[in-house]
Amino acid sequence: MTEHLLRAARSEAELPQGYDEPATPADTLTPELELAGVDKVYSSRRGTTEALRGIDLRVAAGEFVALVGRSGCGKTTLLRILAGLLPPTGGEVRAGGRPVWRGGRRDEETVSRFGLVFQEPNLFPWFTIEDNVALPLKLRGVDRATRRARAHELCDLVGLGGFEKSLPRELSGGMRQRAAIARALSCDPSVLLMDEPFGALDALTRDRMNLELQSIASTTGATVVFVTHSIPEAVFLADRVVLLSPRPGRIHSVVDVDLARPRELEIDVEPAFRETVRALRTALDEEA
Ligand SMILES: Nc1ncnc2c1ncn2[C@@H]1O[C@H](COP(=O)(O)OP(=O)(O)OP(=O)(O)O)[C@@H](O)[C@H]1O
Repeated sequence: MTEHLLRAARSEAELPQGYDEPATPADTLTPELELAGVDKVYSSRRGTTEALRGIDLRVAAGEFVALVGRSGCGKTTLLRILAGLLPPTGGEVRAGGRPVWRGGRRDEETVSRFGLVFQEPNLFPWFTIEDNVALPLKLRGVDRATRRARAHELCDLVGLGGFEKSLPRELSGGMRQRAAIARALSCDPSVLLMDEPFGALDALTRDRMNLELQSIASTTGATVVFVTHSIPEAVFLADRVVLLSPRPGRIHSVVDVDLARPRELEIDVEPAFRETVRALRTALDEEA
């Protein structure tokens, strides 16, 4: 079974020439996100580091894709390139069919459709939760009453209703991360890019956040790319899990997660869940 899953999951790049891969949703629809032959080499006075090589990936609108792989394999680099925070040294990155990068400069209109969430919530400590959540709207010149209404709506969505006037230091780590998610959603992004957003949370809070993120993704219909070190978390959340191999990061395999939604936490005892986790762990071990 493990072997069967992995065989089905080999990335396009690894298939022999002329092999006719069955169409998947991401192949048949216009992709929301597309990486074609993306390379990244970091250069400094001390030398160069090849972080990514020849990344080809398509993510369909509304799809939830998790990126996993060993520490240092290039997950953050890939996400930052997608987000328009870091230019690739080769290849093409498109969102909604438009290039994210044009000659080393990012396309502001394209990246304005993205919401970003990192491991640290990065809230302004002297702003209330409401003001933090509404900050991107303020920067876009949205009037105060509209900002306030939107912040309240988003606080409700992420389970922070009633905490709008609190300061970040008055909230728990999980609540602060919810505020960061609400802020990322404030401009109605079509794409959410998340780098280990729950990595600093305790296990119980992380479980709860996973349930909430699943529901947020379904309510908003956003396309999500989610970086995590946790294979069970990736399998719980994602429609597809992309496994990167170590430096330089390349796509080792792409595993479809064939589990019905909404998923409950207890899904982790189901054979299909366990088999997918095991297949990914085996693949990760092969790569080490
Ligand atoms: N600014 C930089 N300059 C030089 N090398 C870098 C820079 N940022 C990352 N790297 C290198 O690129 C490689 C990929 O790093 P990256 O942070 O993308 O990996 P990662 O998979 O996200 O790691 P982790 O899981 O530990 O967060 C690593 O070898 C790292 O040392």
